[in-house]
Amino acid sequence: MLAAVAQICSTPRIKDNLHQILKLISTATAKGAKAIFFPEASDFIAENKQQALELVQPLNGEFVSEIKRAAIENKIIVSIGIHEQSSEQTRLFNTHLLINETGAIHLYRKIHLFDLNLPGNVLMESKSTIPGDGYVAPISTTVGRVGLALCYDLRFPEYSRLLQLQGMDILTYPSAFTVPTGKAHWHVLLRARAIETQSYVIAAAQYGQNTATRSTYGHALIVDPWGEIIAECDDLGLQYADIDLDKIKKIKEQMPVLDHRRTDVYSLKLC
Ligand SMILES: O=C(O)CNC(=O)[C@H](CS)NC(=O)CCC(=O)C(=O)O
Repeated sequence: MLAAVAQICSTPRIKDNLHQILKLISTATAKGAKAIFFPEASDFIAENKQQALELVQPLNGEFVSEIKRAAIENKIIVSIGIHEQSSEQTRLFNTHLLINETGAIHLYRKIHLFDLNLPGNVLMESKSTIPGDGYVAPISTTVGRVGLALCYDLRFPEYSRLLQLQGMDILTYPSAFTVPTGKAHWHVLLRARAIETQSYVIAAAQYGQNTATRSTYGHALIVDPWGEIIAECDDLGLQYADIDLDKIKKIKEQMPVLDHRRTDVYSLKLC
C-alpha cells in the first residue's frame, strides 16, 4: 500500500492552505497512494494567539468539510493536524484528524504541550492550547492500524509504547518542529520510535517561513519498522513509500522485543 507524506508551509491564509492541501490530495491519488499524511496545524499557523482564535473554524466548517469531501471522492485516507475550537473562549485544542475513505473521522487532541525556553527560541503552547486528556486506540484502516499522536508527543516513549500495546502498525506524528530542535533531535527520535515500537513512523512536517516570526524545520519523513528512512522531503510537496505489513510481522518474529519486556521489574505505571 502506497502512502504519501506531505511537507507544506501553512500560513495565516486558510484558503491558500486548503487549496494547496486539496491539490496534494489529487496528486497523491493520481500516483496511487491509499493514504496521505499532512502536518500539525495544516489549517493555519497564526501570527499570534489572538489571530488563531479569530481564524479557527468549527469542525464542520469549510476547511474540514472540503478535505472530507476530497477523501471520499479520491478514496484516500487523510491524516491532518488542525486547530479545534473549545467551549473555552481563550484556548483551542491542537487536534489530529484521521479521515477515512468513507468520510468517517477519528480525532485525537494533543496531550503533551510544547513549552520551550531556549535562548532565542521561546514557545509557550500551553498559553494558547488546552491539553487533550486521553488517547485513541489505533484505528484500523486499509493501510494498517494507525496510532495517532502529534509533534512534541514524539519525545515521550511512554506514549508510543502505550499505543504499541494496543496494536499498531503505523505511528503518526504530524509536526511543526522548530529549526534548532529539529536539527538536534528530529531524525534520531523518529527512528528510535520506529525501532522500539517495530512500527512504521510517518511524520508529515511544516516547512519554511510560516509567519514573520515562525519558521519550521521540515524533513517530513517515513521510517520503516527496522528504523530505515524510506521517504524524506527536502522541499515543499510529497514523498511516497510502500507500507508493507509483512515487514512488521517478520521483524516481530525475528526480534520479539515486546515479549522480552520485564514488566516484573518495571511497569509503565511506575514511570
Ligand atoms: O501552534 C501551532 O499553530 C502549531 N503547533 C505547533 O507548532 C507546536 C506547538 S508550539 N509545535 C511543536 O509541538 C514543536 C515541537 C518541537 O519543535 C520539539 O519538540 O522540539
